[in-house]
This record gives sequence, structure tokens and C-alpha cells, in this order.
Amino acid sequence: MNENEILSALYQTVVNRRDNPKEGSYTCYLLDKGIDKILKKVGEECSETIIAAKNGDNSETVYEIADLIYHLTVMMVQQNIPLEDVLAELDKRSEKTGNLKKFHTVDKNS
Ligand SMILES: N=c1c2ncn([C@@H]3O[C@H](COP(=O)(O)OP(=O)(O)OP(=O)(O)O)[C@@H](O)[C@H]3O)c2ncn1[C@@H]1O[C@H](COP(=O)(O)O)[C@@H](O)[C@H]1O
Repeated sequence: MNENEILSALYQTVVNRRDNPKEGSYTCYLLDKGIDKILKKVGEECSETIIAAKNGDNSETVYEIADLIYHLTVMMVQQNIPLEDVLAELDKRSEKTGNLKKFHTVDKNS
């Protein structure tokens, strides 16, 4: 699969699982459990990503980032957030450079 298509294919798979539940699907299990379970998993995978990065273990970090992206995708579908909205927001930001001042005006020492 083309690298640029991977995120949208994952998103579409999750939408398909929501619309056509499949036995044995982990995605269906999460969607069935609901938002609290999904957010708990997002938090867990986020923490595991942080720990892997802190340990300097890049292959473990890559694995945890993939877990995090998957669980964020399930969250987006559950919340009816189109992938295009996130991509559009990133694209909008890419038009602007030199953002340091705007984001760091409060504490000059941090
Ligand atoms: N990318 C993923 C993906 N990443 C992680 N996982 C699953 O996420 C789960 C997380 O594991 P954990 O050990 O943290 O959790 P657990 O103890 O198994 O379960 P709980 O804590 O959630 O109860 C594992 O079962 C992984 O297999 C994923 N499951 C599915 N996908 C994608 O979703 C598609 C559809 O999968 P199904 O919905 O299972 O058909 C797959 O082809 C993939 O593209």
C-alpha cells in the first residue's frame, strides 16, 4: 500500500467495522464497549509511547506509536471526526512557519 494511503485505509477499516460488525474484531469490541474504554486505551498507549521514547528504544517506540494511532483512529470514528478534518488542520498549520513566539509568550524560561 502507498504510504499516503495507509491512514485513510485504517480509518475506512474502522468505519467498516462500525457499520458492518464482524465477529472476532478487536475494533468492534472497542466500539461496543464505548468511549470510556476507547479513551482508556488511548491513555494507555500514549503512556507506553512516552515510556518507550524515554527509554530510547526506537523499535518499541514505533510499535507504541502505531498502537496509539490505531486507538486514536477508533476514537475519531466513535466521535464522528472525519480524518479529513485532522489532515486539513495539519495542512493549514503547514502554511505558517515561525510559530515560536505565538506559542511561547507566557514563560520565557521554559
Ligand atoms: N491497527 C490495529 C491494531 N493495533 C493494535 N490492535 C489491537 O489492540 C489490542 C491492544 O492490546 P492490549 O494488550 O493493549 O490490550 P488487550 O489486553 O488485548 O485488550 P484490552 O485491554 O483492550 O481489553 C491488541 O489486541 C491488538 O491486536 C489493533 N487492532 C486492529 N488494528 C487495525 O484494525 C484492523 C481490523 O482489526 P479487527 O477489528 O480486529 O478485525 C486491522 O486489520 C488493523 O488494521
